[in-house]
Amino acid sequence: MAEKKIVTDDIVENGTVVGDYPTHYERRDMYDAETTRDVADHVASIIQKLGEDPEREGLVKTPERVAKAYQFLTQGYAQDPKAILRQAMFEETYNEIILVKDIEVYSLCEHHMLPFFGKAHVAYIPDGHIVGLSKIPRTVEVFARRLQVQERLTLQIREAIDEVLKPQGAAVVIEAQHLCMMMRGVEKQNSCTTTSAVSGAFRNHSTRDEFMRLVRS
Ligand SMILES: Nc1nc2c(ncn2[C@@H]2O[C@H](COP(=O)(O)OP(=O)(O)OP(=O)(O)O)[C@@H](O)[C@H]2O)c(=O)[nH]1
Ligand SMILES: [Zn+2]
Repeated sequence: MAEKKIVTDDIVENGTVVGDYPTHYERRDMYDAETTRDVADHVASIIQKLGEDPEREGLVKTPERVAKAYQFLTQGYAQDPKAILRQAMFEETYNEIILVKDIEVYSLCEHHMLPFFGKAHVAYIPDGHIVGLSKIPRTVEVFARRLQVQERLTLQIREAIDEVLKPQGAAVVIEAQHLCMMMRGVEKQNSCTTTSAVSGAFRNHSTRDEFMRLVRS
């Protein structure tokens, strides 16, 4: 049997992996040991450069925690949204709007690596195939768990749905607040950015209006 590579959520006894700690995500290898160590080393340097003592009690485990947090927040690079959507596609003749709204989104802005967060509303009109409802928020997650700009995040979700389901049309709206504009920089606490991406039937004004009415209802 091939020797199991040790990852940081493994339970290790005398150098042998004897189990793994439960995580609520499927990816057991999310916290790669080498990546965690390398990123943690850099985080320790950052802490020191910022004038803190990385060895003091409260901070001693911080580099490793941060390294794991960033691996969690960027796990989307290792996930395939199209495979997720294909997992649960069903033939169906329903051909009205299907809207999954108020999907929480947490992402990292690629300019400052600070969070932006809000809600995504995702709709499509099927053309022969519907998809398992949970796969829509899962698709949002895959693209959100990367370094992003809100515009690209919006477009990528719409493109994945179009490419896999080949619907009559797809529409995505994201409303988000950016901590890089709140905690620093321009320091505007109440600004909210809305982005949208539509295709096919949603380019028609009345369909787009119906979508927006459903989102606001
Ligand atoms: N279009 C877009 N811009 C974003 C997003 N997230 C952050 N930004 C912006 O990226 C820009 C980067 O601008 P720079 O001038 O290079 O960086 P900066 O000096 O830190 O800018 P300030 O935030 O204005 O202090 C800022 O205007 C941010 O508000 C996003 O999702 N989409
Ligand atoms: Zn930013």
